[in-house]
Amino acid sequence: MTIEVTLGQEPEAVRALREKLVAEGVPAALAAGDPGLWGPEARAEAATRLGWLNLPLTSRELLPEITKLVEMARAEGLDHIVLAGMGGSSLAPEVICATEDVPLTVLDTTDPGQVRRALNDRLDRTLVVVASKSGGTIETDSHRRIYEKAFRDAGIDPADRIVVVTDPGSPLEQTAIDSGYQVVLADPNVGGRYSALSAFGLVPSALAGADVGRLLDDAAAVVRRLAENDGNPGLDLGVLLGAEALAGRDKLVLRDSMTDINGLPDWIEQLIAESTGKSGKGILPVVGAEAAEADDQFLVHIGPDGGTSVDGPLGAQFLVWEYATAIAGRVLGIDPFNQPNVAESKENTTRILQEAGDGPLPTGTPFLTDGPVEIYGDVPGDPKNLADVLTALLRAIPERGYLAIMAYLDREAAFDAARVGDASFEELTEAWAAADPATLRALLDYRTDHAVTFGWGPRFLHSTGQFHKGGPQSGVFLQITGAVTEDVEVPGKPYTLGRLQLAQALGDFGALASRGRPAVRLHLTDRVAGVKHLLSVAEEL
Ligand SMILES: O=P(O)(O)OC[C@H]1O[C@H](O)[C@H](O)[C@@H](O)[C@@H]1O
Repeated sequence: MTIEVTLGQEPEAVRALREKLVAEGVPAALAAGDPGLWGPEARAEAATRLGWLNLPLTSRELLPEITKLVEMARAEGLDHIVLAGMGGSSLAPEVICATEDVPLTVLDTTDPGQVRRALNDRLDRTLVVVASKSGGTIETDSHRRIYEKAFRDAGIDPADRIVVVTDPGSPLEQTAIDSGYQVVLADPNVGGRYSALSAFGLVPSALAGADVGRLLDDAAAVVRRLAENDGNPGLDLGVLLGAEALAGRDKLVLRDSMTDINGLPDWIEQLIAESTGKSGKGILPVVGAEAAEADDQFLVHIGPDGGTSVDGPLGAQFLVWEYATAIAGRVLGIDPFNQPNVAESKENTTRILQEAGDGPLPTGTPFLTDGPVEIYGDVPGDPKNLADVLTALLRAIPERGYLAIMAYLDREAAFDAARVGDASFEELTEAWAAADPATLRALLDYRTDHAVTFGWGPRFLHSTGQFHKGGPQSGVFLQITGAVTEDVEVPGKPYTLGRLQLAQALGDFGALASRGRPAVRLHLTDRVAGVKHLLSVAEEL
């Protein structure tokens, strides 16, 4: 099966841009890994970031090692695979496993409830993949420490249950060697968000039961076309992304339609937001919206649906979207391989934790309390309640701006709340939506023509977080945090998960507020009641 990019009605600007890039020799140069395509300042970084172009072939060398790991896990009866990894170290395996319908528990959260749920699930049959390219990501480091202790407490040797995926020479590689963990080293010439077809995508997916050989075959089948001037799906898609953004349509609405691929928009979201959202420019992916509603938005379907679509197998989709993002980077005049503003919130978080010591975190004082919801921050006007605050935020969205909702909560809690006796599928879905903070996206979207995005914290910090801070300064920000009733210690560290989660929210809030963007934090003093109240207020706006 091949991959096809259908552009619907091709505007003249798209045709002209493609002709320009072809005249400059860009398609063949990119396929050959030319690091000079993004200007002199980006050259040094690009020189060590283009390995993804070769992964369909080079990753084949990993297959024997991966097969051994899979056999070892099967022989030991380890059938609960947990993946601890943030952003590029977990988003691809999540899509691969969802598409192949094989179970994978992804830990890309600091929510104590969500982590505890994973810990309480079949620990005796659990294998944990700890995946971090840099080896220094605080969330992943915390998960490793927590699982090491849980295994030891259960009389299990962590060395039998932890597999590490990291870059050669990272601090995590050293920890793994010291601890006797199995290590799979990834290609260091591939950045995190371009690593879907590297060890980061393949190891956890294969352990969970996915056919990663086929994934590579499907990607390999498109490689030759990426050097072509005609019939090059990566070029067509990249030109479209670039031309639309240049024309002011810089919100990319992504929809899964009639496809067997499950959840690819979440992976594309990180790839495009982190690659393009910098220097005041960028393309904002919008996941979950029904249609492109305003003239700053455009819609791309994943699957064979009409209009503009990218249809083809998952392995090829990964490669084509990566190639297209690199093309869009050149068109927009940005370096698609760095993430200059991600570190800022991380540094704020570290400072907040250090300065607070054992004392309370600097949350400030709520300017309003509405039932189980405390409201912090600043909004224009004189809001009297939560409804006024939401209305004020929607009104504060500037022309061609957007509202970003960021929920530092347990993304699976709604499933628990929805589990009611022998309810029908429809009843369950309804109960789930009524308890799911993500429902707020649709409710607020209904009330504005502007783009509304939703991200789980801290997961989005490794994705759209770059765009929020480095992209066009047109965002309005709504954070949601929640009270922690049962916290989780992080062994060897002075913070708990709950404290880290709140410090991450405060750290990002500081980064956004320092740019003068409207930002509000809603703190749910009772999580279940708080979500219910928030959704019912949003419904009545
Ligand atoms: O794989 P790691 O080094 O742990 O990094 C995980 C993530 O962290 C950072 O926030 C980067 O901005 C992401 O691009 C990356 O995917």
